[in-house]
Amino acid sequence: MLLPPSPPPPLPPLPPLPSPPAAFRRRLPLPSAAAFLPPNPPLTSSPLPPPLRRRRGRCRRAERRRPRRPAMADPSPPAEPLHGALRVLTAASAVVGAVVVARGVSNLLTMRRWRRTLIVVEGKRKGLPAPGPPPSLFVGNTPALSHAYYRTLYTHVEEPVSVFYVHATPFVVVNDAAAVRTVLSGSGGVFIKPRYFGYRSAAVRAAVDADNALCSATADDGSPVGGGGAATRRVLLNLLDANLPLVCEAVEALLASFPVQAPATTTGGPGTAVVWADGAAAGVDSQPRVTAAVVALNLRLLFDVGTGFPGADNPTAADAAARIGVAGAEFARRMVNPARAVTAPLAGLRYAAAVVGLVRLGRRLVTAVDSLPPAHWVGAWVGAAAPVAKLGKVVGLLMASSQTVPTSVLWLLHLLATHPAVRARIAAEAASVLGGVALADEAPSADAAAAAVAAAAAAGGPRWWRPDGVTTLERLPYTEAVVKEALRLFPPFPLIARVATADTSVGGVAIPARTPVYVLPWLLHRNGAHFRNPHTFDPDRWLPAAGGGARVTGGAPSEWVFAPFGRGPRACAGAAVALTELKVAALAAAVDWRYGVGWAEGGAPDVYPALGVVPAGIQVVRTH
Ligand code: HEM
Repeated sequence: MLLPPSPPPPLPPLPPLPSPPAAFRRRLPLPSAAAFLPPNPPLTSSPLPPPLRRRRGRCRRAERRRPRRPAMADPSPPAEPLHGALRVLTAASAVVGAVVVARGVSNLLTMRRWRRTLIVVEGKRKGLPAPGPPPSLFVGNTPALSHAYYRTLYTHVEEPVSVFYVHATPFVVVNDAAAVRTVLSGSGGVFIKPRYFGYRSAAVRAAVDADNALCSATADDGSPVGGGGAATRRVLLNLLDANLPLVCEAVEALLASFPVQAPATTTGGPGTAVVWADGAAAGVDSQPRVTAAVVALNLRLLFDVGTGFPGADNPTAADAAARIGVAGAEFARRMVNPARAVTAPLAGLRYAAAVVGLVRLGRRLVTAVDSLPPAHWVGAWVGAAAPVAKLGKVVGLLMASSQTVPTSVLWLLHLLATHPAVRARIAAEAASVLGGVALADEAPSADAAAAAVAAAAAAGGPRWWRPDGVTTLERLPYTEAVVKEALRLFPPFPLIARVATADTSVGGVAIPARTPVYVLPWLLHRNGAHFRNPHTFDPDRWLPAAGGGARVTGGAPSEWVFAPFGRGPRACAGAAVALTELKVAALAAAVDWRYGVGWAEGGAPDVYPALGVVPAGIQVVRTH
């Protein structure tokens, strides 16, 4: 058995230390303090400094503990510049800290004020704040919105009106037919485009102000109409009619310009969606190439400037495309996180450089617009505005036309790549309407469609598929349905902004004057209450109903919930241009499909797209 160890015996006491010798114990005489001190300066008549207040508590004790400094000339070396810099840094960080705290407190108070005014005024939740995720005290919902924009917004997709907070500013999202109609129809001037919409430049603000006067434009039947009214739209259709060969040429050149590469692996057979074995080997992101091509086309079509397709070889177009990409992306990010102006200085510099370049190009375009014939659509759209507003309108036109169409072209190619049956139906429709080949079945097999295309090409030559006018394009309902469905699933315009000019209410929520209100096409189109199977690509939903009636709403209860181009008096002025370009792209790709569309590693599309619905990392190649 183990016994506990016994305690050790106590140590014997140490012997006492010998006392020091007497010489050490004697006190040495100290020299007087006067020997170290400089002589006192003569007394002057200046008043004595006020007596110091006695410090209390810890400070006093600390002072008592601190050894007294000998009263002598200051022996410390002269202050180094580093000490000065440190002091400046400390002061600066104190100022920044104070500003941040003050800003936070002011945000908090502003947000509380908004939450008390943006309240439900009808129904069961009457008197409560409008639905929305709880905002955090200092930054609202900014972090969630800037990191997962659509995912965050989707959490309240079923609410007619929901409120998020970008810092302390409400981000009111309207998401049902009646509420969208109230906001986008303008409601007699109650909702207008905000002046800050666009780049915060005087030019864009002046352009927005000038265009808000157009809000009263109505069509022949009295309904509000976008793009400056029905007359302006007719001028645009004439322009498109005259330039349709140019659009076809540009699209063909773009498709032929994709690099030739055999895909590593494909899903669904050759020529369909490509899954790259190695993202790096697959080539480069196709977005810049397509943007440059569309910019080149639009510069020619709208401003009669530049030559050379597909744009990547056109330095003006390639440069403008790069700037539009940078400026557009940063602008959208700042809409949901204005603090980026401070927190992302490098992005801010790139943004500023891009805007400067675009303004320079805008000045050249204003000169070009001035020399266009008076009946030209762009002349009519830009109008006789003041020079500063003219610049804003021209840059706005360039941005609006050149950011959206490329994104849609890429999504369209992606959808065609992943839906071979849809491609076959477009090709068959083209062979029948444009090539004059009789078809037994309107939804033929891929082989039957290929045979029809071959027959049309044998009779009409390589350009047999080119439509001879915009009215011919209207005779292609299936192609139009595919384009509409692509725009429903992937609307490239991220948010349509309005601001209330007076106190009002929308969707049962009180909206005080100056509240910013947004319609988000992606959210509107992905709402299950608006479209059946909202995440499914189903062009048939846009086809005339079996009984012969037109299906203009895609099965939705109202046309106001399909708004890729917005709706009402300020809807997209160039919707006809966009639809023409997209239909031509769909036709050209489908009648002679030889493309692989893949994604850079990690870039495959998610249900919730990136801000701007940009297909990040998409890569298009010609497979032979
Ligand atoms: C797929 C392509 C396009 C889409 C999805 C699109 C979408 C939109 C949207 C949603 C708006 C805002 C409407 C609003 O605030 O209510 C808009 C405005 C505008 N778009 Fe487009 N757009 C496209 C292409 C184009 C093209 C090709 C042009 C020019 C030829 C153009 C010119 C404009 C202009 C000038 C405005 C401002 C209208 C105004 O302020 O009254 N857009 N676009």
